[in-house]
Amino acid sequence: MTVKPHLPSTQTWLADSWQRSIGAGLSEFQLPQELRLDASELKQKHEQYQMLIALVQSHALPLFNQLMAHSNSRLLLSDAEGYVLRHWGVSRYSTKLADVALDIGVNWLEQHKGTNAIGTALTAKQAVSVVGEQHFIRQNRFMSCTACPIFSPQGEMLGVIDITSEQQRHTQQTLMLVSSLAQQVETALLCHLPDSHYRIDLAAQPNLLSSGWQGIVIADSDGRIVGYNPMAKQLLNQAKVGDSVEQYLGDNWSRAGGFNQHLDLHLQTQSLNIPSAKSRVAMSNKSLNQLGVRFHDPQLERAWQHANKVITKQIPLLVLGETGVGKEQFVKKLHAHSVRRSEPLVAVNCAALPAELVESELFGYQAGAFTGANRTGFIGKIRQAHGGFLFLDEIGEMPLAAQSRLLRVLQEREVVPVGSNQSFKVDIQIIAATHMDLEQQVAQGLFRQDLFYRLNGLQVRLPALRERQDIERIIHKLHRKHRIAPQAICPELLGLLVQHDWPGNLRELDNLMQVACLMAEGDDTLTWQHLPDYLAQKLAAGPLTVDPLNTQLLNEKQPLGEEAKTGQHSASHPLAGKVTRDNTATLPTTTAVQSDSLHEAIYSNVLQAYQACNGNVSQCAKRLGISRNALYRRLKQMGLKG
Ligand SMILES: Nc1ncnc2c1ncn2[C@@H]1O[C@H](COP(=O)(O)OP(=O)(O)OP(=O)(O)O)[C@@H](O)[C@H]1O
Repeated sequence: MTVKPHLPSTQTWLADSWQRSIGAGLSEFQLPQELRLDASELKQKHEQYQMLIALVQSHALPLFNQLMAHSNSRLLLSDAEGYVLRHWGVSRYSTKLADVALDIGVNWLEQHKGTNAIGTALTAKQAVSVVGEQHFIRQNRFMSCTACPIFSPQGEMLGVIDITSEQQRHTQQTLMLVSSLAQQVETALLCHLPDSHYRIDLAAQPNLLSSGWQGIVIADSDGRIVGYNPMAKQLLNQAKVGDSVEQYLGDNWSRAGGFNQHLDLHLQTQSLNIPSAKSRVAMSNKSLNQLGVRFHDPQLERAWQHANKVITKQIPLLVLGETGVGKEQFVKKLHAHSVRRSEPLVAVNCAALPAELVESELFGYQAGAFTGANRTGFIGKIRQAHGGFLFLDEIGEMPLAAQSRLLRVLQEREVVPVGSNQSFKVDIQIIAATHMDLEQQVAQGLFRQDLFYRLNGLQVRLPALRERQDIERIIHKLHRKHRIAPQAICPELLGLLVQHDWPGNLRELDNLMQVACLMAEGDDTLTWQHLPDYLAQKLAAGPLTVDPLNTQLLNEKQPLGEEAKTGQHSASHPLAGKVTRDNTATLPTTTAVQSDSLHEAIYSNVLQAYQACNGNVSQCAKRLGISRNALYRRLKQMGLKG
């Protein structure tokens, strides 16, 4: 007999969380299977979060010990994926927590553990207390937990800090305490920003200056703002990273203490040069990278380091790489870690813009500039990006007419909206990306040479997945992301996945893992049997086995059907001829597809999906399992898009 859980009715967030727990297929009367990191995965996590753990230990643990040392409580830290990284406090209580697996390396996301403070705070992105009976799983109801997310200065959620106590009602005070612990850690992270030299505390009352609730601005040695907390943002109103502190606080801001009459604020400035500015900056660069961005491939790391050097200097950056290597994600990270992070990142998909709209989208237009124009006019993407980043994705697809006008913007840093003769100055960092060979496009007269040189301030190429030294690590990472319960990957399968050529790169691997993990639900090991047929066939047989549906597997630079004629991917398949009969016997039969039928099958599949989705490109791309960009290219080749 199924017993219907009694949904808590008083608090919406709690009722929502219980609903999610039920939706995840959990039962309140059954301890769920735990998702636990193995020793090497845990070691990697500890390395990655070394700095966060150290800052919790130095900035949150002392206050916790002071206030909670004699209670049956523990302080826990989890990462943003819900894995417990460390815990501190009474050890007797730790044994009891281990019984319900509130233990290092165990995942406490709601989907695995039902309503609980760590998982619910991560989902709600806010501080929550889950007291006794409010836990979804009955066995967890002996404890009361309060958790608060920790955000990086770039606004990324890094993890959750949590106090868990036995048989103790957590009150509003506990919630305040945990929020304050998270705030202490966030302030420490702020002080570790690269180039930080001064810390300026701001408050309306002098006694608030050291309250933990003051505004904090971090500045470099030239007095430029490198970061601030939300309270400082509120107090200084328009302040931006990169602005000079003097602009807001006058020329006396670097004195140890003072009062700004204009803003009615008390100030306290201190120098952050401990132990030595140079080594600290080097340390903080490294450590902050470890928190948010860390690459385990030398080529990618080099691209990251080089890109970061030009990103502050208004030198245009050109990001190259095959489809699905993560160019867009890379640009998002660059923005999030740049001095322009509090300004917009405006992305323009040049492949998706109809030729006749490119100019008005980019440059904007005046009211009534053309038939169908919005009555109020449009500011345009370039001016929207003022102060921040303009990301021109798929730049190789931009029509020639728009290329000329873009060139003018890049040269003069001015925009003239369509139908207007007024020009507007813009301050933008331009980043363009493409999977195409732009030099070849230039040689063929499809891309303006002068624009190419303008965009090509610095070129970075992101490696294809098959070239990456960390491919095995990525396979494990994506398996961890999608697996539903603890599960290993069969070593033979892992070996084959590592050697596969991955023409769709990270996107293809991510999609594959998602599907394979669903197929493998309930199994201890991910094996061949869980792979979609097209991949199992490719891995087993190599040559000329392409699933027509998986159009992204085709070489994007060739017209449809070309690679089937040349056998380009498969001829170089590392596994060709290496698979034994025993292996192939367990696999679906291989279908060698002739180029003509392949050609037709692709056309027909794309067309069918496009029609079924009523021409909705996003839905259709999702249905086909390919990117929107890849679909746009296909539709263009098929004459279905301009
Ligand atoms: N660092 C990463 N780790 C895991 N998966 C990633 C990573 N970066 C990207 N991906 C996966 O790859 C997909 C494609 O990423 P992204 O859109 O950045 O690639 P792209 O190179 O811009 O592709 P395209 O050229 O087709 O526009 C993402 O949606 C995600 O599933």
